[in-house]
Amino acid sequence: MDKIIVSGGNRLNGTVKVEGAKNAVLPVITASIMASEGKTVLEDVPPLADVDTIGEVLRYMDVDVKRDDRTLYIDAEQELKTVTPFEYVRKMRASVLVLGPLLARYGHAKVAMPGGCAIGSRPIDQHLKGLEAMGAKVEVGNGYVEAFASDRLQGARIYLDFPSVGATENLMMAAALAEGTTVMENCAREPEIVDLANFINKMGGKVIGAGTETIKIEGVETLKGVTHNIIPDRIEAGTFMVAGAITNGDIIVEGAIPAHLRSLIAKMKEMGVQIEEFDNSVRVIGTDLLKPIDIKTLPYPGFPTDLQAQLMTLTMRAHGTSVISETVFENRFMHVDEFRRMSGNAKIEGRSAIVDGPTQLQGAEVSATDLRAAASLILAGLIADGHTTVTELQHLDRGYVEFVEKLQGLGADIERVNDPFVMSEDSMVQSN
Ligand SMILES: CC(=O)N[C@H]1[C@@H](OP(=O)(O)OP(=O)(O)OC[C@H]2O[C@@H](n3ccc(=O)[nH]c3=O)[C@H](O)[C@@H]2O)O[C@H](CO)[C@@H](O)[C@@H]1O
Ligand SMILES: C=C(OP(=O)(O)O)C(=O)O
Repeated sequence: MDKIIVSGGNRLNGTVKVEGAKNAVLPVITASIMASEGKTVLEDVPPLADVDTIGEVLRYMDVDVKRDDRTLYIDAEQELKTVTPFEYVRKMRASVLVLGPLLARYGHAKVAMPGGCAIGSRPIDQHLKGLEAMGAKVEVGNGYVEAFASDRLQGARIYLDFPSVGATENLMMAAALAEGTTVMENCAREPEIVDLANFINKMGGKVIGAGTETIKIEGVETLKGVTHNIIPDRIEAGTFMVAGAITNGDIIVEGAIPAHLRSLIAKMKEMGVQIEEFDNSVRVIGTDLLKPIDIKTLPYPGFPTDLQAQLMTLTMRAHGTSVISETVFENRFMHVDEFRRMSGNAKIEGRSAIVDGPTQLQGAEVSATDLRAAASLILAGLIADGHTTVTELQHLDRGYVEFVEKLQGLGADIERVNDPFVMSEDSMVQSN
């Protein structure tokens, strides 16, 4: 297996470019299977392990999927299988996003039930509740969720108990081909939801209000393949912004849309980091004197849980006590124990992590427990004394393209090597 070795101490400098957003491209790819005529062409597709996995899911269902660098060609005009087995959902829970599109197009879908993962239990009850409201009959058993609609799905009024990103996406897709109008309330408002709605509308759909808490979808009879550019990845952008700040560097993150990063920019400025905003990029200038902060993760536009671990590394350099509360996932603090192996002064109290800074981190052997934990351990390695070795890189590869090369381009002392003696802890179990 591969491992990453980081030697701390270099200040980062220069420009780094972000990719298309993982969390936007995955639902857009699953929406493309609703195109019963015409081919879909997606541009700015990040070449990530998760994109390969969703491609395998679609191929299993007889969709024709080809990738040429950052362009993805999808042809779903032919009859498709309406089943996806456990091996795909095991690798990536976003596979469950084929449920809405398949049910809407064929009146049937059978998808392996996603289990829990390192960050929490992650049920899909809100997805299923919405599909039932649209007239689907849903059965859960033997590790699968199977949904039937004897006729077309029917537009409905749906109130989500929590603004779930995945449920908003699955139900928006299902409603796009349903008969009549669907009104969804308490929807997720993430930029990736807006990107999906724009894509569906280009396909011939009628979605209004994406990006607000009420989305209205007027169902249409068919959708067609179109060309679409994926929005930039705000989480990758935010990760590099922290990399610039933590090393007391001066970097430009190209492709960062400041409007998508309001909560991170506000928190970093509160800590004393200088941030200059441009239309399509941000400049981050570090400081020696970071102030502590309190953070609470929340659905967008609140502070994203997907940046919690990365910003926590920055608080370890702050002068004072920071309190970081995680309200979205019940178990998203597994990186804290790894930080402690690096002499980080952090502890968990209930749903909060308390970080006492500043600490001089020490290089150590650490293991990534999930995607963003992987990134945060590498960030910690950038400022630790000596060498930090990070393993379990299959998590990192789900969401970051050429992370090591991009950090090298900014001046970090980092390399990725193959070590035949490193065995993956979870190569045999669910990896997301
Ligand atoms: C591929 C993708 O876009 N992944 C993102 C998406 O995940 P995902 O779509 O899985 O996240 P959700 O917004 O659905 O989940 C948020 C919370 O709601 C709970 N919940 C969700 C659905 C449901 O039916 N019942 C329920 O209880 C979950 O367990 C979790 O505690 O949004 C998360 C929250 O911003 C991000 O961390 C993930 O990076
Ligand atoms: C939790 C994440 O992704 P997923 O929902 O795909 O597991 C993430 O991107 O940080």
